[in-house]
Amino acid sequence: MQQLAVDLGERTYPIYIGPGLLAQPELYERHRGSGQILVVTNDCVAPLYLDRIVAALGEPETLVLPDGEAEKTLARTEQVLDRLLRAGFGRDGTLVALGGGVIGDLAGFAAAIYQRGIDFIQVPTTLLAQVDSSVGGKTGVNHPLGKNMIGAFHQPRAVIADTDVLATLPDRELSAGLAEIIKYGLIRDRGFLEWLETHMDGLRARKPALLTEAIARSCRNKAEVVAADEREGGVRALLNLGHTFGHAIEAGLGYGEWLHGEAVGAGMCMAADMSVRLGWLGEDDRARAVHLIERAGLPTRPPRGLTPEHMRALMARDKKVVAGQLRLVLLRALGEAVVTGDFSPDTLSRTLVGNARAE
Ligand SMILES: NC(=O)c1ccc[n+]([C@@H]2O[C@H](COP(=O)([O-])OP(=O)(O)OC[C@H]3O[C@@H](n4cnc5c(N)ncnc54)[C@H](O)[C@@H]3O)[C@@H](O)[C@H]2O)c1
Ligand SMILES: O=C(O)C(=O)C[C@@H](O)[C@H](O)[C@H](O)COP(=O)(O)O
Ligand SMILES: [Zn+2]
Repeated sequence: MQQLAVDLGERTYPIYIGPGLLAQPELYERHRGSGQILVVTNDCVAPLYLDRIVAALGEPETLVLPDGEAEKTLARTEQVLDRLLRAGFGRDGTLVALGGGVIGDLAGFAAAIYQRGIDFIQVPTTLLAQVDSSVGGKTGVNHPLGKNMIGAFHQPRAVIADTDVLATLPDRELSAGLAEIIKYGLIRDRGFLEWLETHMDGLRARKPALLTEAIARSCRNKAEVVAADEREGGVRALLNLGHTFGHAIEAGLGYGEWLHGEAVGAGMCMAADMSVRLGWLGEDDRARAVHLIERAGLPTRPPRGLTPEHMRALMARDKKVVAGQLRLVLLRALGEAVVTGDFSPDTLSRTLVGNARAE
């Protein structure tokens, strides 16, 4: 087992990574509150893993929600809150999120607002959740008009990433996780980017040692950024590379048609393209980034049917907008990103039009 930490003073918490962790009672025992436990999961993950976690936790309450990004809503959050209330949970209760990023974000948000905040433990079961969403305390849900528009910062007490569960993950979901992994290389870790170029085929073949190394290196990157800027006053915004484009794709398609990681893959290609248009990134480096994203099995352009005008309107609601000005994460070099509003509307338009697929 590997153990890392997200260093946040009194709220510092561990990330455990390794095989078989889901079923280890002592990990939960170490980090749970003294009261009741509710495990929140979905109807895809429950038949696969709920019994193991129930056995490890004794007799927790369980709640199985419907699967899917379209279910990451306030209404489903209310369902979790109802359950906590009806079961008589107090502030000493603990919520355990068993699933991918959708369950982690939603259950984490319920934990953030129930009685103004109770403890929660992240048990991420997708590659994406193990490398990104379970770490850092961004919790929340979608709104039809924008991605993750309702939420709170609320850090988990621990992250328990059992690498065995990746065996049942569909290939498409594995690729989605690779998008966020590549992101760390592009924004701040060129050595990792080169390692990914060497090992992409082995990662897609799910070689266990490679997956574990990719998860640990990703979590280390994320933990460092979060420790430096927990509430996204500055450097944390770099974790949004490709996301302003990507979130517009997800919202524009009505959530769920494209996976978050797929939208981020295409979005990172668009960010690289715009960086070239601004003269900040060399064409060779852009092509190198796009090639790696393609090798990960991800789209490199937005979907048909989303016009540049529609994308632009959705992007205008991004949470990084300040005083009406859109800011984007762009690349100065491979391994070096900046958040900037220093571009003309025309450059953005040309990027959107240049990347649009013919109908
Ligand atoms: N909070 C953050 O910092 C953060 C970071 C990145 C992404 N996100 C959010 O995370 C979400 C995407 O997460 P995701 O990619 O994990 O999607 P997801 O939660 O929808 O999971 C993907 C699919 O895999 C299934 N699944 C989960 N574990 C499985 C397993 N072990 N075997 C087989 N199937 C399994 C799920 O039921 C689902 O159908 C988005 O809503 C995104 O906005 C949040
Ligand atoms: O942790 C962060 O910070 C991130 O931005 C990680 C992203 O991968 C993630 O998709 C996050 O949910 C995006 O947050 P948002 O604030 O842009 O909605
Ligand atoms: Zn993301």
